[in-house]
Amino acid sequence: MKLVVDENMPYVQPLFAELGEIVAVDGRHLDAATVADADVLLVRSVTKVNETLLAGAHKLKFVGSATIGTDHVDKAYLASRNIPFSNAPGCNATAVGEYAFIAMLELANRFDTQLKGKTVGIVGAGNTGSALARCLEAYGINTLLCDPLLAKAGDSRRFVSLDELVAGADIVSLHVPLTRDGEHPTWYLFDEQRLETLKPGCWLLNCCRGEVIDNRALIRVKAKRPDIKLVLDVWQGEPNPMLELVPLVEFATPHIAGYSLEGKARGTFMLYQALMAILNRPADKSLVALLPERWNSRLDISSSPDEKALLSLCRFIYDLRDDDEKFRKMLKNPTGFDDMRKNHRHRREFSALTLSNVGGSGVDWLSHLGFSGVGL
Ligand SMILES: NC(=O)C1=CN([C@@H]2O[C@H](COP(=O)(O)OP(=O)(O)OC[C@H]3O[C@@H](n4cnc5c(N)ncnc54)[C@H](O)[C@@H]3O)[C@@H](O)[C@H]2O)C=CC1
Ligand SMILES: O=C(O)C(=O)[C@H](O)COP(=O)(O)O
Repeated sequence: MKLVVDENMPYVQPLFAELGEIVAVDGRHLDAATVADADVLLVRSVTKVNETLLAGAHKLKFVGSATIGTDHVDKAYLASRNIPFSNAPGCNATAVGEYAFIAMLELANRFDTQLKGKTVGIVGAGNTGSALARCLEAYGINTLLCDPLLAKAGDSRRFVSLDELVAGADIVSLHVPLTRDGEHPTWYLFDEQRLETLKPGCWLLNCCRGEVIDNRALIRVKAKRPDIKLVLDVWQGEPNPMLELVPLVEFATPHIAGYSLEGKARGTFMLYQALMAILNRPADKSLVALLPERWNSRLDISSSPDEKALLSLCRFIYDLRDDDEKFRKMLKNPTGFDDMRKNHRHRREFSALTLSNVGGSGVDWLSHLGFSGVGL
């Protein structure tokens, strides 16, 4: 069996080697010839999976994407060929939620204000939006959720319309799939008109797909509205973001919000489970056995941290400033965006750090935030 696999997928050898020959490829530039005799194709978000790529791949038994998003996959085409497809819903949701939470703490620190007391609007309340909401609620932040599809499906949480969210939120964080069709398409959901209605001093974060914001309009609006502060992990036209947009952004990263070690590992592992089910073979390997141990040193805290101390704790896990600095330098190189993603040193999730409360009580919220705890 020949498995064509994106070279940026960790743990492929231990999970798939028993099935046959693994051919690791640069997913951005994968061509039809390389997949022509493949039995299995495992991709990430940078590979367009469509008829152009697969028309000659007659042996294909399975396509998997180790991602949450599926906008790069022509699922109707795969269905028309009866090729089973799986993605990895939720695999890196914790990573995205923690990234957005940390970014908000960083913004508060940079502008000498407090995250505490602000209202955060979350557009899209699925896996990543809910992961962010959990962090925010653990820290006592008021959230507004907009998700017309979940509202219609009977989700019991309280939802508001997008207009209400934008009118009421000091911070807006985007967590929707990229869609062009249906009742609630998200392509340019934040167009010029919508961007202009953001509250004075609003912070806008995009960790989902670049094209959910009209980036050209964002440049125009930002010129008129310097009060708006931006965090962008995703960009229209990746891997070539509009270079004039980058200096307007407070924290800029190359689509790595979901790049925790755990998140990437879960993505590969979910495809392993899906493929084994299709091949009718036991999926007897363990994800926990693949991952490195949690950090074995624990951090003692004597009292509930204030916001500055919380930011320090978060920076211990992930210092967003480092990636932002690297990104701005890397962009000078034409392949910088993808190079930085390829060589990214995956961060751990909050749960990798064990906190111990040596002083008193009142720190339970840190375990709700995601940290592992001893006596919290
Ligand atoms: N920056 C990164 O590294 C990552 C980006 N993503 C992106 O984030 C997207 C969301 O991920 P998840 O939360 O896990 O997906 P999900 O499918 O669990 O949740 C998305 C939610 O958005 C809602 N939605 C759809 N259209 C909407 C609209 N017009 N307005 C409001 N809500 C709408 C859906 O009902 C759904 O509940 C993915 O599709 C992917 O494109 C995901 C993981 C990592
Ligand atoms: O899961 C998703 O959806 C994502 O956006 C991924 O985290 C993006 O990572 P790559 O698949 O491009 O490595």
